[in-house]
Amino acid sequence: MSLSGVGVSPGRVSGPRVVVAADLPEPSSAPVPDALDVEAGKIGPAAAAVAAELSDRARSVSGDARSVLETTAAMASDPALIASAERLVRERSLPAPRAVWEAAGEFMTALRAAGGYMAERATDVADVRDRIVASLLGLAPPGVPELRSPSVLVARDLAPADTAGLDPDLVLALVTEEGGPTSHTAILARALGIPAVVACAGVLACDAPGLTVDGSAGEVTASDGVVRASARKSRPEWDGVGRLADGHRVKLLANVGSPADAHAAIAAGAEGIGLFRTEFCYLSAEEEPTEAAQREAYAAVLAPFAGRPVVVRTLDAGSDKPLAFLPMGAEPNPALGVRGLRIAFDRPELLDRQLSAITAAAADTGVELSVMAPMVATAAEAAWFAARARAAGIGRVGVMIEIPAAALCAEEILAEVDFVSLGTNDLAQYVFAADRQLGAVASLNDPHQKALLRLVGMVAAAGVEVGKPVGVCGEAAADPSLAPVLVGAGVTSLSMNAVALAGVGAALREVDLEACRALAP
Ligand SMILES: C=C(OP(=O)(O)O)C(=O)O
Ligand SMILES: [Mg+2]
Repeated sequence: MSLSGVGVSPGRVSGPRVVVAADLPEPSSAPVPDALDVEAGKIGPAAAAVAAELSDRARSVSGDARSVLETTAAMASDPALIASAERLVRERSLPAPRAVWEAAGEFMTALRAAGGYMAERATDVADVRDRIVASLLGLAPPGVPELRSPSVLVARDLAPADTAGLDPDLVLALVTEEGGPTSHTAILARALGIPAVVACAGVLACDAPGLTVDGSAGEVTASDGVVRASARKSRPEWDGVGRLADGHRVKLLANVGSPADAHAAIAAGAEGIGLFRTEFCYLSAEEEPTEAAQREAYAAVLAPFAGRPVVVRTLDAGSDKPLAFLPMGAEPNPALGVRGLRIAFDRPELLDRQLSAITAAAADTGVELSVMAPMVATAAEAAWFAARARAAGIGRVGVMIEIPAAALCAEEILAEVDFVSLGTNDLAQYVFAADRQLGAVASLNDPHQKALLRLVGMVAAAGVEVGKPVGVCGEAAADPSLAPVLVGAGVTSLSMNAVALAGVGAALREVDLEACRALAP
C-alpha cells in the first residue's frame, strides 16, 4: 500500500499505527422495551472497567499525569453518577449509553453553573462519559489514545487542542485524511517537529500494522510496525540576523503560542515575536480567564523576549479554533462567520480586558510591544480596533490582512494603523474559496499560488508607498523558496515557527534585493 497526501512537516519515520477514534455519535434514546434492571445493571460494570483501566494507566506514570488519571478514575466510579444513570434507565426506559450521557450532562451543567475550578472539571466529566458510553457500545473511546510507546498517529483530523498536546517523544509522525498545508494541525505539527502528512485520502482504511511516513514527499506506505527513524537533517547555518546578500534588512521573527514555543524561538535566533497567537493559551479553557490570569499567561510567553519587539495578536477564536468560553452557536460556514475581531464587536469589554492584560504583561517583561487584531475586513474595523488599543495605552497598533477585502483596501487600512501583517493562511483560504481544513482542496492552499502572491504584492506596495511596515506571519513566510519573493514585493519582516528560521535566514543570504524584485509574480 502506498498513499500520497500533502507533506507538511519534514522527516521520514516508520512505526506502529495507532488510530485516533472518531467522536462518539450521541447515543440513541429509543426506549428499552423491557428488562430494565438488566439494562441498568450494565452501567456499574462498564464504569468499573473504565475506572480500572485509568487506574492501571495512572500506576505507569508519575507526577501530574498520575494525579490527573487517578482523579479521572475516581470520577468514572463515582456512585452518584452511576446511580443517577441507573435511575434514568428505570424511570424513563432509556438505554444504558443514553442514560450515562444524560446523567453526565446534568453533572456538567451543575459544574459549569458553579464556575471557577468546578467549571473546569466539566471537561473531565465529558471525558469519563465518553469512555463509559464507548465501553457500553463496544467502541474505542474517542480522542487521542494514551500512547505507551512511540507510534504513528492516524486521524481524520485533530482539533488544535489535541495537536498542541501531542508528545513529540511518543508521536513519531502524524497522518490525517483531512487538513491542508495551512490547517492548524499542520502548523502545530511543524512547531513540534513531528513529521506529518495531511490530506492523505484512504489512510484510515489502511489496516497494516505500521506505517512509513515521509513528511517531505507526502508519502505514506504500509510497514511492519517496527520503529525506524532517519537521522534528522542538520539545520543550515544562520547567525540570527535577517538580511540579504547585499545587507538589506528583513526582520526574522517567530510565531509562538506557548512558553515552550517562545524558548524554542529564542534558541533558534528569532529577533522578536511576529505573531503571538493568544488563543492557543486557552484552547482547553472552559471560562474566560481573568485579567490577572491572562497577564500571567502572556508574561510567561513574552519573558524570553525582554528588550525585543513582539507582536501580540488579540484572540482569534471561532471557526477552526473554537474556545469553549466563546460559543458561537451553530453556523453554516464558520470560516465565514463570527471569528477573530468580529467576536469583539458585541463584546468590547472582552477585548478591553485582554488589551489591559497584554499591556500589563508587556510592562512586567520589558518587551517592545505591538498589538494587532485578526480577521479585519475594512478600514472602519481597523480604526475601531486601533482606537480601543490606543485607549489601553498601546503605542504601536496593527491589524492582520487575511481577508481579500482588506488586502484590496490596504492603503486605507494603513492610514488607520502603524503596521499590517499578512496572514497568508486565511488569505489563501478566502482568495481561493478553499477551506484550509479540507484535504480535498489542499492544493489550492499552497502559498506559491500566483493570485495569492499578487495580493501580497499589492499590500506590500501600499506599505512602501506610505512608509509603514508590512510583515508576513502566515506559513508562506516559513518557506525558504518564497521568502525572497515576499521580500522582493516589499515585505519588511517574516514571522514563522522556530524550526523554519535558520532555513529562511540562510536562503535570504543567497540573494540580493534586485534578484528578489525580479521574482515578482
Ligand atoms: C497567520 C495566520 O493566522 P492563523 O493561522 O492563526 O489563522 C494566517 O491566517 O495566515
Ligand atoms: Mg488567520
